[in-house]
Amino acid sequence: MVRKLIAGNWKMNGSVSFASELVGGLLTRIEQEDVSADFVVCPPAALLGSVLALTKNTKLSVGGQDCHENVSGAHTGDTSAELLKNVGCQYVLTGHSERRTDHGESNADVRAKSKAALNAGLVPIICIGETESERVSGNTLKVIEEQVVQSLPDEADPNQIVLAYEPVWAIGTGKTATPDDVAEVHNFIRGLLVSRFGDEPAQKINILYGGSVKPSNAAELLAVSNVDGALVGGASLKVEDFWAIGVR
Ligand SMILES: O=C[C@H](O)COP(=O)(O)O
Repeated sequence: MVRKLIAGNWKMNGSVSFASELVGGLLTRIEQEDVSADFVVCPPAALLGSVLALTKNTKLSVGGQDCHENVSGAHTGDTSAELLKNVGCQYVLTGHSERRTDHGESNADVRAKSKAALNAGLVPIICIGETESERVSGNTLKVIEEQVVQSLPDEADPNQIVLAYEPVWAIGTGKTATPDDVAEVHNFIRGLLVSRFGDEPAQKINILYGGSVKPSNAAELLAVSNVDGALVGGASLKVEDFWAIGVR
């Protein structure tokens, strides 16, 4: 079993003072407690400098929320994985459903971005998950298989990738998948990874669950087989809630 990873995706929220307060609160707790999980925060790009300055030489890792597939060039408004690495990030989210929806990102785009992350020395947290209509029509596992097969780059190294299963209908809605639903999909994903990488390497890959994770449901979700952590949105914006999700 791998060490659990608790990732906080701030999405398009926060400010310099918010970052200082939230990161300060997390660092105080990380320094005082014997923590059994790793924590990473993914602030919006404009706050990366502030957060990286606050977390330098600490146990709190930082990730970007997206990266461009190219190393550099004429791509106004985008950020390369190389630059994220250069400023001190260790992780980057790729293929979050909000990127897939808001920016039309396909599995092929996610694959290219994840490849760029790996080439830059970042760990991509590759997000997958079915929509409500895909679940209702019984296509959840088919969609998950397509996303895993098509979003993972050929270069994927089992020591350097994280997967995050986020049912789209559970994101920011307060609805959570049942432990049985989560177990079914996470076991299925593990099976796909075993087929691809072999049993031992595949067991080293953290598979996170995301979608309305909060302190009241975290223990139950994190106890599910093959759930190796959480990708947290709303609840990662409050120190006490984010901390309570990862520390028990
Ligand atoms: O990246 C995080 C997920 O989209 C989950 O967001 P949420 O915890 O607000 O549902």
